Amino acid sequence: MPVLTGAVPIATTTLSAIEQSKRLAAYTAVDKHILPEHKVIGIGSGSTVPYVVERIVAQGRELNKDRVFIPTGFQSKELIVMSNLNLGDVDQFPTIDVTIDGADEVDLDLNCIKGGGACHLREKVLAEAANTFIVVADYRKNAEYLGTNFTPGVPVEVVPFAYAQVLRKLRDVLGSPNATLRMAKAKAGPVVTDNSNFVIDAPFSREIMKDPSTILAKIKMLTGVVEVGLFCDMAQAAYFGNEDGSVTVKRKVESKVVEELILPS
Ligand SMILES: O=C(CO)[C@H](O)[C@H](O)COP(=O)(O)O
Repeated sequence: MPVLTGAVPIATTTLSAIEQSKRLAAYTAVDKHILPEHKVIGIGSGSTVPYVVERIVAQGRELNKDRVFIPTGFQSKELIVMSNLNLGDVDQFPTIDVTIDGADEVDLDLNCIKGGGACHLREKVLAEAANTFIVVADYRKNAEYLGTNFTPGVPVEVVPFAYAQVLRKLRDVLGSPNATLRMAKAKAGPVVTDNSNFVIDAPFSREIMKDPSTILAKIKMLTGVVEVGLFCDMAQAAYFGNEDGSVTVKRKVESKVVEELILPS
């Protein structure tokens, strides 16, 4: 694996090691991929993405005044607005220069589980709309196979009317006996997405998760499923902040994934 120097030096603050790793990944990815010529930028969801926005804001008003930022949901919309960046929508800008988003887990081939924050429908739309889709995460998300460290399962967004039927099919037909409807934490009842749908979390065996595209296609065919939190063959690169201040970069080069380590400078 090639080893490079020059990971963004970040002052040690009171942030936990995991938060520092997220920030490192986000800052490094912004520095490499959000370039002056990029005018339409997709902003993902989760706890790593605020560091993405922080680094973009640090590029300065001059660069950002002509840019439009497209959110993947309520959280990123608020982030964009609160950061005084220009808010846009994917219907106005169906082609995005770069989308940067977090992930719940990323495998050796850059396939991802997403949807831990129930935003995966809009996240997938913005990933597909982007010329370049970049993932940022801390070291815990860097895995050989999906489902290794992220165990709740594959997030499946489903229309409420169909949830019981989809749950039954996931359990009895597709091989996820422990699939469950995601329940809200501070509200009685299920999580309701930004699109007014429910989410089912469906854990699958290692054997099934070794081939995420196949199970993605099968889940997507169930009537009532709106989107599946498996992003197969979509990311061009993933940046993982490590505990020691280095950044592991996995990127696609001619359809192969190559890995580099950027050491702190
Ligand atoms: O897919 C997502 C939300 O639906 C997030 O990107 C994913 O959950 C990662 O979040 P975090 O950056 O907090 O680890």
